[in-house]
Amino acid sequence: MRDEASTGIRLDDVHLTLGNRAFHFDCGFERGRITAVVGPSGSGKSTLLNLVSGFERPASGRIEIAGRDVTDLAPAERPVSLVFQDNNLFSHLDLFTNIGLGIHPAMRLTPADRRAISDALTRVGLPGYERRLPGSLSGGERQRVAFARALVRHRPVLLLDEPFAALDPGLRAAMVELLVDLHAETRATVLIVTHDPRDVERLADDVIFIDDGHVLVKTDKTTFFQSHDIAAVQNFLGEHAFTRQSP
Ligand SMILES: Nc1ncnc2c1ncn2[C@@H]1O[C@H](COP(=O)(O)OP(=O)(O)OP(=O)(O)O)[C@@H](O)[C@H]1O
Repeated sequence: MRDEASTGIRLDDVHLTLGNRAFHFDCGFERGRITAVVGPSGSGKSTLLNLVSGFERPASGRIEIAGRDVTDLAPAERPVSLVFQDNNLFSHLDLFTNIGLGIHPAMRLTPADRRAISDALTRVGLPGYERRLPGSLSGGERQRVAFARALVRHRPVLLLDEPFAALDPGLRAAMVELLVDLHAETRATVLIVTHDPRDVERLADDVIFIDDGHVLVKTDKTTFFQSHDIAAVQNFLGEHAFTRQSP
């Protein structure tokens, strides 16, 4: 029997076709670890996250989170928090409500919940923004609201799709540190899509490299950075591989 305590996420022989693209994932992610999801543009990184979050359903196969079969559950029923490129914020609701809905879908909030929302906005550098609407924010600010929502939700799985893409270098460094802190507090199982080897180096325990709809490499970070023999990985690492090579 599978050790449910150590299984964060499992995709069992999952097949999916989108347009003329076929995807196959058969892989697991250990509970409490941060895995960087990397690979060429269009390889299927977002699709992998969409399968875990429930925005895409497999044609066949099974998806488990913390030992529970979630294959047929809607996104809202899955124990996951999301920080996606389009942030999934409700444009007609203020930031307090957008974050509050992440805690309780009917907004039945305790005084502690209300404080947690304001604290989370402060932690992402948006103190006092409770009544602002998403449309009045920049892309980077909306991204930070998505982070604030993840901070208050405390779900066992956190999925991030290029979460630093819209941030300038200073903010980006602050958000990376925030993610490190958030993970230390929650020990969530984290999948983070990134195009930047520095994110892999700073954040990841493990790396999964997706190529043309399937898993090319899945390994711990140290082994990944030593995968000099795999051309696609070398392409991804680029100059980063060069600077890391020992003399
Ligand atoms: N609903 C859809 N219908 C048809 N094709 C789709 C659909 N969703 C995704 N695709 C295609 O599937 C492939 C994988 O897309 P996906 O967004 O997972 O790639 P990605 O690795 O995240 O890319 P990027 O790094 O550019 O964001 C792409 O070729 C994309 O055009």
